[in-house]
Amino acid sequence: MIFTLFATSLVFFALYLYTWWAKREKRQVELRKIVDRKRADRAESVKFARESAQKLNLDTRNKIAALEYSKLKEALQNGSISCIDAVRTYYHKAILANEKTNSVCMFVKEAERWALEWDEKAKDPDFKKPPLFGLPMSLKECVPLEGYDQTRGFVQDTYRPTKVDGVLVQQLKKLGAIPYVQTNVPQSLLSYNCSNPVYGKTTHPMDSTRTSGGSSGGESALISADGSILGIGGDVGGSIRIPCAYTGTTGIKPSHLRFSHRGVCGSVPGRPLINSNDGPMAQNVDTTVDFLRTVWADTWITEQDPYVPPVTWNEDVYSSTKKLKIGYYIDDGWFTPTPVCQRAVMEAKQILEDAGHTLVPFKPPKVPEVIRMFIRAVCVDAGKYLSRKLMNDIIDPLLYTQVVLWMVPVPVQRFFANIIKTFFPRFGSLMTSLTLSTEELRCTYADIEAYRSEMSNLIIEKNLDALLCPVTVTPALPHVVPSKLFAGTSYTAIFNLLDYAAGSVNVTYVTKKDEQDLEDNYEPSDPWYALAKQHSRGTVGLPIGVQVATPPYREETCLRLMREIERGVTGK
Ligand SMILES: CCCCCC/C=C\CCCCCCCC(=O)NCCO
Repeated sequence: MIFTLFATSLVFFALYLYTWWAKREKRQVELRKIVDRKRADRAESVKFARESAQKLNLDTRNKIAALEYSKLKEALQNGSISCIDAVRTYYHKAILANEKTNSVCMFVKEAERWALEWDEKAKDPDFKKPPLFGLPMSLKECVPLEGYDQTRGFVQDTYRPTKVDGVLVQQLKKLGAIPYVQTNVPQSLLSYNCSNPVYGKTTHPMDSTRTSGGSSGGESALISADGSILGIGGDVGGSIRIPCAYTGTTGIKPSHLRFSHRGVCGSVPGRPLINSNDGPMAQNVDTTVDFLRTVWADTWITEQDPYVPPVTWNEDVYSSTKKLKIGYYIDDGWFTPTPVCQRAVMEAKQILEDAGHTLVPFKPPKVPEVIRMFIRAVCVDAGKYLSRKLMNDIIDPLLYTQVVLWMVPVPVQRFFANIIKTFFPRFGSLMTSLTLSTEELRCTYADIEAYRSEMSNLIIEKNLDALLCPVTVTPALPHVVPSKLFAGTSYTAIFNLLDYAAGSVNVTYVTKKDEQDLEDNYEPSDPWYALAKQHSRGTVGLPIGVQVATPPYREETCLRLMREIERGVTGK
């Protein structure tokens, strides 16, 4: 009797599994067809951009292509070049960069029409050109752009074009900028690599075996390969700063409420405390400053979205010559960065000291707890929303490690955490991050608020204007590593948890001596350190950035210090 019952249950279970598997297989076939269709559409959009670019004569194109940001803006303003010529030049530049890095999702065909319309308007002598008149801009794929998908790398979200531009895109268009290309992201956005089943893998312009970072990795690759002069990225745990640090570009994540979030589809909707924010990415700090100075020149954003406080650009703070007090650290006590990342901070420290600022050692409290609180609050529902979406999709193989962790039931993770803690304490600790209950989640929100308060007290007590630290723990990593090493985001994630402004600026490049230091002085004392060490080998010549962070609404101070570091590094 028992045997029959057991055998029947087994048969039913096998049938259930088979039905589930057959259904999933059927769905995978459908999804693969959608991918083929989308990739054909992309090829079509590249063809369109190529044909448009070919309408421009070579001399004009070369002349425009050589202009740096301020000169391009000036030439568009004084009419020495037209908007359509600027767009066609940037179509061409992005095609070349894309061939090298696979950073483009779609070219924006309407850019041609918008450019022609602006040129038409400019024929009227009374027409007053808006400040970003004719400026081609790239957008991370998840930035809401009317008529275009925001898939976040999910096949299931293709062919669902956004109906209304996000507030930032509305503003860009009003100010005269021309979005001409959408750039790639990792599936789910919750990774600092850049690959998805829809558009494939974006590569680092200097080493195709490595990632350009993520999640704004399409932007960093495109900008670094000179396919864009200014782009918009997004950041919930480092997604602007890590790609910038990896590729030698620069970018800032403003504090959450300096931009509107209306209609923005983040990685996990319904996240109350830790939220993604848009921010500019560019080849230099001046460009990001000019951009933010322009979009924050008035309270237009607040008028569209009353939840955004009316905080406008503060030129006095940016241009101030007052000497500042800056806390710095090279090790947050959770993940010791490889030697080159530490060297970059020490060089930036020297530059700031030479400029007359006071640098004092600083240690952010409780970082191991911060990273646990961050993961819990950023996933919110222990990964349920993401697991469900991923199970209904083609899962990107480069995300497998993270996906497995989202799928293992939390009680099972907790059980094994206790065992794993004995031989790999850091991973054991992270295995207790995902929430078990709403009560736990509520307590974590309370803890985050308490942490913000503790940090505020520290900053006030020590009279600090800013913090200086590494962006991450290694140079650009091979594509598959970020999903195994999400612990390396502690240097960026802390400032999302605190909702500080935080930016990344290039300081140096990996040298042979750095590689020797890595061999001699970086102990692979656990599997994460071993991964960091192993994959930091062979990186001579890759860029390394540092991070500057300031309390909310002090983006101007953050940018001022980033600019001073950049001036110290480049001499310009
Ligand atoms: C055992 C814990 C499993 C946790 C799985 C990992 C969860 C989170 C990893 C966070 C990695 C964050 C990378 C940065 C992502 C980012 O800023 N995205 C921007 C979205 O707009």
